[in-house]
Amino acid sequence: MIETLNNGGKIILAGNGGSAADAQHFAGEIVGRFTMERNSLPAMSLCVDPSVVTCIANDYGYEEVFARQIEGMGNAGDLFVGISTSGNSENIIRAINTCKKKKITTVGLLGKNGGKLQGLCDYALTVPSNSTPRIQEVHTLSVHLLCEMIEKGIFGVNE
Ligand SMILES: O=C(CO)[C@@H](O)[C@H](O)[C@H](O)[C@H](O)COP(=O)(O)O
Repeated sequence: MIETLNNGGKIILAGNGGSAADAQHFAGEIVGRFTMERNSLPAMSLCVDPSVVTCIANDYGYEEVFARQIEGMGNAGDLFVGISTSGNSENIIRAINTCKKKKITTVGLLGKNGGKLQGLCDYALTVPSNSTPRIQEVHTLSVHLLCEMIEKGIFGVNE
C-alpha cells in the first residue's frame, strides 16, 4: 500500500454490508487523516455513490457493481482491497478479475478459509474464524493498523 501511494497510485476499496462500512472507513482515514497531521492521500470506496451503484446493479446486475467502476476509474499501479468475510462474494470476485486485466494489485481482507478469493488475490489477510461479527471486528482493527502503518511509513513517526 505504501509503495502504491508513493508511486502515485490510489487505494480502491469495496465490500458488502458491514464490509462496505469498513471500505468507506478505510478511505476516510486515508483521504482525511488517521492520527497524523499530513497531506491527503488518494483512496476511494466503490460502495458510496448510490446513483452509480444502483445504475450498474439495475442495468448490469449486482455482480458487476464493483468491476464496472474499476473498469472506469481504476488505473495500472492502483491497489484494490476487496473485503469479504466469506471470501465468496461474486461482485468482489469479478472486481478482482477486472483488476488483473488492468494490472491493479489486489488485496483480500477475508475470513473463514478465505473462500474463492483466497487464491485469487495477490495478497490476503484472512481471519480464521467462522463468526462473521468476529471477522468484521478483526477487519476493523486491521484497517486501523494498516492506516497507522501507512501514515508512519510515508510521513514518519511524528504523532
Ligand atoms: O454485517 C453483516 C453481518 O454481520 C452483513 O451485513 C454482511 O456484511 C453481509 O451479509 C454481506 O453481504 C456478507 O458478505 P461477505 O462478507 O461474505 O462478502
